[in-house]
Amino acid sequence: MTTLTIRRPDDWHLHLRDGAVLNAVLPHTSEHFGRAIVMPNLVPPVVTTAQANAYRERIMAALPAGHDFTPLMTLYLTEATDAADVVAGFESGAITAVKLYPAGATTNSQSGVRNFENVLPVLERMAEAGVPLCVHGEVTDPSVDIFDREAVFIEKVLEPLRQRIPQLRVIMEHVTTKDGVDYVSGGGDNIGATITTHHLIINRNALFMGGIRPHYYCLPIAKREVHRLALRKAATSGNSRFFLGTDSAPHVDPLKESACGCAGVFSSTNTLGCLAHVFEEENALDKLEAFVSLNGPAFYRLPVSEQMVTLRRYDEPVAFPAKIETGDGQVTLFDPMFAIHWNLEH
Ligand SMILES: NC(=O)N[C@@H](CC(=O)O)C(=O)O
Ligand SMILES: [Zn+2]
Ligand SMILES: [Zn+2]
Repeated sequence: MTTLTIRRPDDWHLHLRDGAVLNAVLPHTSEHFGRAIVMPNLVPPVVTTAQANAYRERIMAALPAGHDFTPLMTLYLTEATDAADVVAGFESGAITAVKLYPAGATTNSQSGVRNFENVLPVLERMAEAGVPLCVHGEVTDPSVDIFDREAVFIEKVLEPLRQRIPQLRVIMEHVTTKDGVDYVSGGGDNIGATITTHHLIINRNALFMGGIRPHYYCLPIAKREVHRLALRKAATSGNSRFFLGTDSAPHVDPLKESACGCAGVFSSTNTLGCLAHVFEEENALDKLEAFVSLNGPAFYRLPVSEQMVTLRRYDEPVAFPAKIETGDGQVTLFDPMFAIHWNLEH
């Protein structure tokens, strides 16, 4: 197969940042994707509908002329979140979901949830109103090994929470383990999961190939090969519970290449080419549309895109830049360590 025509993809987990970085990275998403769930972990975080509206306006102001893109806004759940604001924001269409970060789990999560009991009333209201909850599923207890934090979160936090509020619609963001895949597969209609491009491609060895490789450091951290294979199977299965969330998370190079480097992989530019490569390798190109364009809208109860796009397999590798320029410095693009032959046809 040399071309693949599919409905226009969406990205169900994206960090666009703000200011100069927003301006630089947004076109890399809006060129390829019709919509994206925009993460609220700015500094300070996006915690109210009014702040989400203001952020949406900054995103729309940064959108290149001629790009057709709809940011789907999210609120950052804190122990002080006002349920009435969440429900009104959701019902007016201003926000699409709420994001739960355990405090300290990842980039800019200091304002996240420390005591889950304190957010139960908001989560109950969200369940009644059908507001989806996006979850960064890692425990933060430093005594839990970093490679086990997702599995422990499922057992200690997520499953008990879902037992208390079974109607709550939950997306396990950037699932990285076989444990997560199995949990979501067997978890009923109210749970889905996003899978990133990079977790389909790298395992934890990538972090340490001949030396420490900060551009492969993200959270949740890449796991063993057995987990990568489980993610590949889930993504290419067509199972509607699993959909693309790139978790493209730009940090300028000095913040990555540091004694204490930030977590995050920037992949918006070459994500679709990488995914076509992965799905071709798995003999599953016929399932790519489900993963990138159909399953996400189905879970979010949104219409699928009416636009079609064509991916083409080129004989020569596609030349992607190693880095992109932003007004705040350079951001390194995810290197999948294979030649990418697929790209969106323009
Ligand atoms: N994924 C990451 O490694 N980083 C994300 C935060 C997140 O999604 O956890 C970021 O905002 O940089
Ligand atoms: Zn996260
Ligand atoms: Zn993220």
